Amino acid sequence: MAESEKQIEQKRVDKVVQEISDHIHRVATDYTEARAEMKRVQQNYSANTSVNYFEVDDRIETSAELQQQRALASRLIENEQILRRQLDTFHELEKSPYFGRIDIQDPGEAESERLYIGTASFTDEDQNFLVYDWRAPISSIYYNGTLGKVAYETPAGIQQTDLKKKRQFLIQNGEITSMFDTNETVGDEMLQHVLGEQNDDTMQNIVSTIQREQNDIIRDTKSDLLVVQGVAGSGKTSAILQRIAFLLYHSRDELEADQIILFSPNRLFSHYISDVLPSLGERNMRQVTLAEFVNQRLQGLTVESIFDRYERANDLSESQQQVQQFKESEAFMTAVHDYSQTLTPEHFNFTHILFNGDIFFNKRDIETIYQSLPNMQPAERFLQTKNKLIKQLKKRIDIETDAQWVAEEIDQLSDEDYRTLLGNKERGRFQQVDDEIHYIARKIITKRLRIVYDAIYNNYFLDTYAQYADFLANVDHPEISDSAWQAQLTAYQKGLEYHKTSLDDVAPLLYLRDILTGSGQNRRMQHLFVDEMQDYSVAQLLYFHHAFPKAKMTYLGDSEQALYSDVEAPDEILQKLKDAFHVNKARLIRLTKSYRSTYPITTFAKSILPDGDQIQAFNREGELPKIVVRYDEDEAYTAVDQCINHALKTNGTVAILTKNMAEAQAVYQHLHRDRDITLLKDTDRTLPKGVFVLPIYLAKGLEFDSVIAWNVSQENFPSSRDVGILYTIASRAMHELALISVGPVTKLISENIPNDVMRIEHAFTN
Ligand SMILES: Nc1ncnc2c1ncn2[C@@H]1O[C@H](COP(=O)(O)OP(=O)(O)OP(=O)(O)O)[C@@H](O)[C@H]1O
Repeated sequence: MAESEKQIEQKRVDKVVQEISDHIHRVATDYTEARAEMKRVQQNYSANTSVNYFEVDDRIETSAELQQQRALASRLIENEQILRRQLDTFHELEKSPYFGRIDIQDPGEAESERLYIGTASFTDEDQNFLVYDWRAPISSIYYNGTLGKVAYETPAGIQQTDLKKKRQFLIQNGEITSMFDTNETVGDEMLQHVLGEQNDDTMQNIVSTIQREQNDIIRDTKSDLLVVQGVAGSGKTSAILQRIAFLLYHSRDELEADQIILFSPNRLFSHYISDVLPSLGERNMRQVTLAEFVNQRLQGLTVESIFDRYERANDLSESQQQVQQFKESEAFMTAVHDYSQTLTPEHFNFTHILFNGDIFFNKRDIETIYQSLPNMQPAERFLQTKNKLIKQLKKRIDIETDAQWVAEEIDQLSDEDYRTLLGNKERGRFQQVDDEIHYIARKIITKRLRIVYDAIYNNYFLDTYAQYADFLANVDHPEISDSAWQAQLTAYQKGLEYHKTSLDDVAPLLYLRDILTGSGQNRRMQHLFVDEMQDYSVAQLLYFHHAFPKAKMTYLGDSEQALYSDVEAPDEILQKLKDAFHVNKARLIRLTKSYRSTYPITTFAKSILPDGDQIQAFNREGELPKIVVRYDEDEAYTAVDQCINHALKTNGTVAILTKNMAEAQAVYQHLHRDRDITLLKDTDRTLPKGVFVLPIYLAKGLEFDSVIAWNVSQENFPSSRDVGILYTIASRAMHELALISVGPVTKLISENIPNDVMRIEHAFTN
């Protein structure tokens, strides 16, 4: 491109940067003032809260004033936060104000218009757009359109225009480092540049190079269920994070970041993606792992983690696997639903409510209450039972006010405690002294019986675990023998004795509890995202849908990376979910191009898969993956050590990936004395720099500059069920991949991968 063109563009960049700097200056002044004002209000507030209240009138006045100050403080805090976020955004813009330019000519216009696109909008003093936000309707042309006639969606309907030019920029610290004109959606040159860079601790936003299919995912606002099936490294996670940023922009008035929830595969991942939204000027959505979600809902019970389950998968007998599959199916959740609808009162597992070890409400009486109510939905009937119990509790509180122990307790109250119990009521203003005493007595008893109230409120008078056991004992279990079914029931009950439960019982158990008690649903959540969906059972996904009934769903996954189950075809998955959720607008988007790895690594990884041909490798150069075969374990560790040395010459992060935790520990034990290496566990939240070792299930969704796969021998990867694991390991590597085998290499490699896509350091002997 002519140098003068670049100079012209650089001049514009300089001008815009200058305007942004001036603006930052102004906002910074506002920010300093906002902070000062907030400090003033806060000081005032704390001075007032330390006032000694001796006179009741003072107290009332002060509390009104305090409330006003509190409201003012929270407004000021919000204002300060907005200014803080604006400052952060403008500082980013100052370094790199935009990444794209489109020249468009609207119908009937004599001249074309030039628009620049960046991570946020920026206008000059006269409200002219110097930079358009990448999420603005007009910006979609940049991602979707090739030159010529194009259409784009606006709130007012579809608009037509003529796209005359599309230009991409790489601007760093206010300097254009490269610039290309392109007719493609977003040209490869820019992608080459960003993908060739070294891995950061956290994921980067991809707004400057979003691809057309990714853009479809990001800008979809119509689907109730959007399923994205994308090959490893195709940008699924990236796309959903930009999608969240897009939705927050698109529905700014109705949607808050905390109304979006994302299920992520592990804690390392949660941290890994945590910078993307803030880098786009948005707050993070809620993030949760399956373990965190279920543990929060089943407090007091230790739920087997998905990782524990993976670790013991090989120990399961065929009939245990059948049981597991049945419990994870839609049919099983339907059976739970049917059971809950036909359950008669005498089959409810009500339980006593105890107080100080004695029965306070007898389960027979609770059953009688339930029995006495007209037939209606279980949740409604349960709620009415609850209300009746609370009424009875109140009556009991009234009766108890005359008890001797209460009178004694009142006598022993200090003046201060007495006043605290009176609260807002004014001493001496009761009609009679007895009324005041009665009031205090009620307060004391209510406090004492709080535990009973909580038990009612939290539905503790239904033993949901026993109820679920009753369901298990009665449900039809076609294709599973009675003895196998009985064995699982015994195992469930035994687990309960130790306060433990297996993962496959969790979704049906919670579902049953929620239907019977009318609890567990969050209607505020507007969007539900599940990454690595292939690692969740249909039963779990159904439970999420039940738990967040108003949320639109976006599920992403790669059926080939199934670690915990068999591979399923994307269309089948969509159909299955569509049927299960009863949604109208369901859409499947496939991503087949892989961006993460070099061309040789993707070519190697896709050859592992039976239908890997559909994967397109991004054309980025790199070394061929290396297979190192050693027949002795010690020699294999030495080989790992050599591979690490080689990798560290050019790479910042080197991950040794193993099949399970035991192998990760063994590798760590052998290497940690002589080199700086970290063993990662499921409790870890951040990735260190340098060399680390971890089982593959903790590396889900992550990527590393260099990957060393530990022990890809036939013994360790014997069957076609291991394909998903091997593929997931290989596809974590961005720039370099080595695979170590102790003994003959798995046939998944030796029989499927052509010799010219890898380097072998030892001849195969199998
Ligand atoms: N359009 C893009 N522009 C720049 N980088 C991209 C783009 N799409 C994907 N990438 C990069 O490719 C890598 C893989 O992306 P991401 O992790 O989102 O893929 P994924 O499909 O979720 O992968 P996996 O299923 O293997 O975990 C990341 O480094 C991401 O930044």
